[in-house]
Amino acid sequence: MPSRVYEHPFDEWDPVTKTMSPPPDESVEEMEARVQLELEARKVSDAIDEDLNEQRAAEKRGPKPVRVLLLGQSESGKSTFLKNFQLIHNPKAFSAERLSWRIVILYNVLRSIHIILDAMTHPSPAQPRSRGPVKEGTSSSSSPLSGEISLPDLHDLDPELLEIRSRLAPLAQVEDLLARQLTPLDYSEVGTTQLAPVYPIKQNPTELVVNSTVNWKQRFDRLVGRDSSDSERMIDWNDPNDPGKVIHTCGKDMIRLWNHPLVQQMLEKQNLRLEEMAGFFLDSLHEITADRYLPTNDHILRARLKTLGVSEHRVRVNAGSDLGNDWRIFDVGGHRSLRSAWAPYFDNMDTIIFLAPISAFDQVLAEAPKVNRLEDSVLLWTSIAANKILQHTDLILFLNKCDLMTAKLASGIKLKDYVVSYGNRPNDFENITNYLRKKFAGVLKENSPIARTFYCHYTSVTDTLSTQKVIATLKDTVMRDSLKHSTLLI
Ligand SMILES: Nc1nc2c(ncn2[C@@H]2O[C@H](COP(=O)(O)OP(=O)(O)OP(=O)(O)O)[C@@H](O)[C@H]2O)c(=O)[nH]1
Ligand SMILES: [Mg+2]
Repeated sequence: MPSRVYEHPFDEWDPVTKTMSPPPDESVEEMEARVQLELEARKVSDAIDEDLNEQRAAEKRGPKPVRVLLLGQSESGKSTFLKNFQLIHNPKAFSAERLSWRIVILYNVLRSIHIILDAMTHPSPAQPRSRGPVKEGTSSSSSPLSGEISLPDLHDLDPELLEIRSRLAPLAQVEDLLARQLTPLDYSEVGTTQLAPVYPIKQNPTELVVNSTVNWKQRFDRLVGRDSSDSERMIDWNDPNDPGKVIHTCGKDMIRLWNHPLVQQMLEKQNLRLEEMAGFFLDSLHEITADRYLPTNDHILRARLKTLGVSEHRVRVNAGSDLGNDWRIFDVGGHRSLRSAWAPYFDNMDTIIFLAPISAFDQVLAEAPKVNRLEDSVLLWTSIAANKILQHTDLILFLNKCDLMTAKLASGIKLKDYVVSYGNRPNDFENITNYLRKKFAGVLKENSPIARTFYCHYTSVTDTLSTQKVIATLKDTVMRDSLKHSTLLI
């Protein structure tokens, strides 16, 4: 059957048609094969169109889905909140992803070990906290630091550490393999988490990212040779390519390294607070390096995988009635370079949940080492509040990472050293969170094009119990507002 190319002589001037045209010397067999392929492609395309039409028709018939957009800077807890939401509303699907998260957790561990070994090899001088925003774990190794190095060259001094270090060398291959296979090819993280290589490999341990345009979980499944829709019992523990094997073998040395007094001393002197880093698991090494390790729900919630792009997640929510059962949650990447991708999703959202990690008041952005993270959250909140397209969208603020905030204040870190306007008010959780709450409320009031209600929750989204309560309140708020909007639209 001749294609449309030959029916319309003018088409040959069209560059698209020209590129799509068959080669002039195409044989009859080639032509038949091509036409067959085109027919099959058309069938697939028609089936997709049909599905989409059906979906749209179903959406028109049924109650309107609730659309929620998660916003906030990188590491604010957006994806973690989504995970917790899925755990609460669809625990089966959450469990089906356990094997995929296992790989991420193993990578998170390798990254922390890498940072320790790197700090041993290239010690950096400490930065006193009182001189302004201190470095964040992920960005610290990339920021050039000045000053005298007063540390002893630990690996030269301590033969035990030297031995441990050489026994941990095989971890390099595993880390390299995971990083190369799991980081999208077109992704470069300039100036963020690049660390100097510590092992004899060329690969830098950049953060793992999840790209919304690829099904990362399937990529992990291919790595472990399994389909994660199988239950976790289906894992092949004898698979020689399973990265857990090497990690188990190196487990004792990893634990020795992390608990070594000289290492702790060195990290403290360099002000490398690994505990504050996203994806910190070194205190759980016993469990994670155990043979046949499978992550607990808590581990999955603490796993760190940076988001790229925007992804839509459908969750069935038991809202007590048909209305509002179907939630569409949109998760975005919060890194500065990814924020321009948010705007196209502003239309047609019922609610925005904005996460501000308040414990980050003494940290800087990984991508902009001069920008305080709390300040960045306030500026971001200001621009969201002032956005005209969003003027009818409800904003719900999560002052997140309250657990880390409590721990930080208990360790003696003072807000006034970073937020001068806090002055001499008491440095306790209640006073500080009240202050921050008022600050964000004031920004909303001053910047909203039209008056809005200020909804605010103190959250620790890694904690399932407290998040469950927040979600219950959230459902009421979102449902009420969604109803209000649909009434307004009628
Ligand atoms: N302790 C504690 N950790 C948290 C909390 N919220 C998030 N985290 C951890 O912080 C890290 C970053 O969280 P994510 O949810 O990946 O952050 P995100 O906002 O999605 O970041 P991007 O994808 O880069 O935009 C993860 O390791 C989480 O487990 C919290 O309330 N408390
Ligand atoms: Mg994310």
